Amino acid sequence: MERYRAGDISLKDVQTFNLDEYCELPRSHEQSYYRFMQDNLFQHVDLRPENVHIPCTEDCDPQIQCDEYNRLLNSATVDLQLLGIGSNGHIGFCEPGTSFDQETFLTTLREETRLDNQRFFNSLDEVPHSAITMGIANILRARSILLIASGKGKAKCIADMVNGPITRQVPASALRLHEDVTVIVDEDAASLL
Ligand SMILES: N[C@@H]1[C@@H](O)[C@H](O)[C@@H](COP(=O)(O)O)O[C@@H]1O
Repeated sequence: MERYRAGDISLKDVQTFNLDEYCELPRSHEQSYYRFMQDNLFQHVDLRPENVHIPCTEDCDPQIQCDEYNRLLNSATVDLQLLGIGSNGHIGFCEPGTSFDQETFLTTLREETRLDNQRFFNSLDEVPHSAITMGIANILRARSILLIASGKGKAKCIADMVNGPITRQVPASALRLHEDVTVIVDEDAASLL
């Protein structure tokens, strides 16, 4: 942001694709990723609205949205895919068991994911049960991937991702099939490596 504010860089020719979006929340909800992106990035920079892509889960047929989002994604080249990791090893909202060939899809959130994300809501009841997410196949097509994790709660999944078997039970382990992945962890998240 400092370089943007100084006028050194412009985002007017950048396209963005969000990784995932909750179902069951309107875009105006403060925990929708749409709202998060607007509040924290889009409204502060010169990105053109037509270059911003976020799965739509409001008042629409999820399957049609998945297909449309997937088509858009496949028509672009993603230079940098930014990821976090769920404590159960998910990436995006691709939960354990997701095929590495999976493309954009409507996913059901695991209970542990809903519990992890409960901290952003008033109660567990308010946490959505489903989401539209890029699939692992979409994620692996990016030219470079950057994964960021912090805190003790991520120590096991980071160790599983790096040193465990490459298995659909640990979706993040699929990243070892990609040739350009950077992982940034704090000491707590790295503590089981
Ligand atoms: N859908 C997101 C994931 O994409 C993200 O990886 C995870 C961890 O996020 P954080 O790094 O904030 O704990 O949270 C959610 O489940």
